[in-house]
Amino acid sequence: RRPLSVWRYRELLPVTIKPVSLQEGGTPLYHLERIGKELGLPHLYAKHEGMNPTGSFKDRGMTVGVSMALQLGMKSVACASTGNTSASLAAYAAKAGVPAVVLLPAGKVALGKVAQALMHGAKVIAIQDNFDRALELVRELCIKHGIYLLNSVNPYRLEGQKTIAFEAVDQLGDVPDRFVLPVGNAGNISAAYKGLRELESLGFIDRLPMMTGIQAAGSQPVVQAVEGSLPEVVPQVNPETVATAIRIGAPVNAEKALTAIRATSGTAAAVTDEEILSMQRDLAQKEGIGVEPASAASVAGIKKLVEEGAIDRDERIVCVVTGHLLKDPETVIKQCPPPIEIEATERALLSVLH
Ligand SMILES: Cc1ncc(COP(=O)(O)O)c(/C=C/C(=O)C(=O)O)c1O
Repeated sequence: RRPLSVWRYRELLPVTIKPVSLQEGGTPLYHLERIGKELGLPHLYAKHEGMNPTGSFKDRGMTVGVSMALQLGMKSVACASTGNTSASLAAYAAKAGVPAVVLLPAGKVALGKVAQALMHGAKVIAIQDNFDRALELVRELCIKHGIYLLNSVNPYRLEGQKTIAFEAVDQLGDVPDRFVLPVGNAGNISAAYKGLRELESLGFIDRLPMMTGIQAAGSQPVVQAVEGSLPEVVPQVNPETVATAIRIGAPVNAEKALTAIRATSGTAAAVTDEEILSMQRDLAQKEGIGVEPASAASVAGIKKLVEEGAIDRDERIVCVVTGHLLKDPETVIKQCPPPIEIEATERALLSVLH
């Protein structure tokens, strides 16, 4: 019996060389008991992708993407990123022993993620524009200089990320009725859908979950397309949200995400920054699950859909929570609490107990 991990499913992955691996995947699937009870959903689960080696689901895509870079004889790798892709690329490039360059939107990336990219040895370039512009730029430069591009426009990233669906079905012991993900560049929802399609064509499952994409109210091009029944996603020019990981106006995987949602009678919904931060706190304080803001969007989206009467209470729902709390401490606290007098400590302590 192989342990739960990305490479448990190696026969369904394109890599033929020894993979560049940091033992990614095998993340916990938690039953949300308190939040589920509050929402009237007895079968609400969260798959904690913050428990990957660099603290986000990107590691699933990078173990395959960087392995493919070596397999294809590439000598260097690059990406644009809202942070987690760059952190993951840096770590896997270090493991592989190849140089990495990452382009970040200046001032809009959580410090933990930049620390990772820097410490793992990537060349970190901050540009005076948003993620969408950084992605355009890095695509041009990779083509011009023969550097291997590892944003989720690279299909090998999605190959690795599709394993999240394999694991969730293995862990649940059945296919969920609904699979919920936060959506930024829309790679992850597309990858999960591909994995589920593969399970179906291999005969492991006989139905597909309703693919549900959640975006921030200030950055919701996919939601607009779904709600407006548009043929394609119209890029949003100035996306804004405290959930900087999903502050993306022109998702490269937009068409794949629309297919995933429409082919499964799924849906898309937007949640406000307040709803995101409130659910981030609930997950931490009611379930002991620490995630960064964007990750909480998937569960916040379910709360909103319940309030709109769009969810059957007996649905088995898997929400992907995509990144660890430690990635973005600054949205929680700007600096350590100021010291209090020694004499006041006992009173402060007792105030917690009553
Ligand atoms: C915590 C977290 N949650 C959700 C998403 C959205 O996933 P996609 O819809 O597949 O993009 C991201 C994406 C991050 C980047 O796009 C990047 O790091 O450049 C993320 O970091």
